[in-house]
Amino acid sequence: MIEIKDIHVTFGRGTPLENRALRGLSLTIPTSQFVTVIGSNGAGKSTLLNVLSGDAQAERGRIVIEGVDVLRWPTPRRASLIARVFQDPMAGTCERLSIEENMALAFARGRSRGLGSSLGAARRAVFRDKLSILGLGLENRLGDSMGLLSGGQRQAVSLLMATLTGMKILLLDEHTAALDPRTADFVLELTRKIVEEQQLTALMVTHSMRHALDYGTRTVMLHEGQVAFDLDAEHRKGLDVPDLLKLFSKVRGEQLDDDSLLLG
Ligand SMILES: Nc1ncnc2c1ncn2[C@@H]1O[C@H](COP(=O)(O)OP(=O)(O)OP(=O)(O)O)[C@@H](O)[C@H]1O
Repeated sequence: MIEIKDIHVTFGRGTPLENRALRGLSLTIPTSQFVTVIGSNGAGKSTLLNVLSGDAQAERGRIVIEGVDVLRWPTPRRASLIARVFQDPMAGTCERLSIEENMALAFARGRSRGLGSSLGAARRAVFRDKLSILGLGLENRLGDSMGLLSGGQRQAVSLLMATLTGMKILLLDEHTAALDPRTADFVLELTRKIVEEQQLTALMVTHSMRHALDYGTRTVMLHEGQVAFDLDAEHRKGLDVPDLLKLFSKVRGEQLDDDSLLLG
């Protein structure tokens, strides 16, 4: 269970650019729930993920994971609990290292061992096994440098790497936004599979209303640093994109008739 209680994050406090990105946001996410997060630009979606991972500092509030308050834990300590995949396929991997070396680094994350001790025949077999799940033939390209892969291949490997060592929380920050629609669908289905199989607690930020409704079992909309609405499985059932757009418009106080408007 993740309990986010009355979290406040302000950037540039006391400066002309002061920005109250999160304004007393509270959200409780039961273990193994897959939540999609929507909201306009600047609503606070990435900041919510950042404050969970420790990349943004909260000045007030509590973040409790499985009963432990982790708010003052530094990012590396939280990395033993929380995995993350970013929008930019280049962000989660090192292009100059091989697929195997990248996976070895991910394997060592949150552990005290370095890269060297992570390589070896047994581990290589595990990596091959994991990569074969993707169906992209990457299990036969362990020595290829990451930079040779397409954005979609890279994002699929990033997802595998993020979930390699049993972290129980997965944060996805528009992780398919930079991919073409077909590749995005592939990575989203892979996401669904991994979340279900590993029973992860997942938060997926998306600008796509369709994806917000099609994935996970709950959709939360942020607006001006707070939860504007929160649709559980029961309330989400039967809702279509126009219904969600109506709810969205109501919160923003303006008419929206096209999913793409949300990107602007
Ligand atoms: N490191 C930072 N320094 C200063 N301001 C920031 C920083 N990170 C975010 N902000 C500001 O905080 C607000 C919330 O940003 P955030 O990135 O969380 O929004 P978002 O909902 O993810 O938006 P988008 O959909 O555009 O990515 C925005 O006004 C943004 O400009």
